[in-house]
Amino acid sequence: MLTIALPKGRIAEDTLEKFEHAFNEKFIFEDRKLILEKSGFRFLNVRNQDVPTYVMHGAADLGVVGLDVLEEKEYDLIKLLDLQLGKCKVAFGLIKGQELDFSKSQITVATKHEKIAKKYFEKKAMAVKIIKLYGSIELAPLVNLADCIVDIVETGTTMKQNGLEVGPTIMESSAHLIVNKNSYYAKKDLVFNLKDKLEAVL
Ligand SMILES: Nc1ncnc2c1ncn2[C@@H]1O[C@H](COP(=O)(O)OP(=O)(O)OP(=O)(O)O)[C@@H](O)[C@H]1O
Ligand SMILES: O=P(O)(O)OC[C@H]1O[C@H](OP(=O)(O)OP(=O)(O)O)[C@H](O)[C@@H]1O
Repeated sequence: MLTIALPKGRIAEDTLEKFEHAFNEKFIFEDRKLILEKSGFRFLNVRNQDVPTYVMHGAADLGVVGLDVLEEKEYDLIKLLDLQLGKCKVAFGLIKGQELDFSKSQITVATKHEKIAKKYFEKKAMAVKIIKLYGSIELAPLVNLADCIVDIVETGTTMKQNGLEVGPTIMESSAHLIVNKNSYYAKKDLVFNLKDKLEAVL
């Protein structure tokens, strides 16, 4: 049996569709249930940011999560397979017409991706004040909460509709199948069988 933590929402749905193609079985969470057990798999329905935590602590063997979240958590987990879903980038958002002013003594950045933003500025040896937000990040520069934002960009529509421009990209992201080191070795056959089956339907 393999236990797999899935992030509630679109990535979980798209992942279960891949499982359906790979194993010729339908995998659907019933109503408000958080566990789905079928055909040798136990899927857990968890919050996006909690996926690496379940996998790191061994409550799940595997998980599906965006590289952006993995980078934020800094856990030592193995990236097994790029599922090629949830493709996006983590980039700056700036008020239209403005540029990142690297000569400023300190830049205030609003973001959900605190560590990614911090590392970016550390590399440039620049002082940064991070304001941690949990959603609607694009709002922050519009109401002077921050000079700019670091957020997920897919089509760029959210930024555009809120008078922001997409600035420099910090990293590209897509959903990956991840596994903890213990399960990787202890359940190697099951893990690799799953990897091969999923790879065949990507
Ligand atoms: N517009 C988008 N297009 C493509 N991928 C996206 C988009 N927004 C987010 N993602 C990817 O999907 C993942 C989940 O995004 P989602 O917005 O559902 O989570 P969240 O709200 O950050 O999570 P949580 O529920 O833990 O707060 C992100 O970490 C990112 O990798
Ligand atoms: O470039 P786009 O295609 O417009 O997509 C980017 C938007 O998608 C995500 O938001 P989400 O819907 O997850 O909302 P939240 O982060 O504000 O909760 C992200 O935080 C951006 O706001």
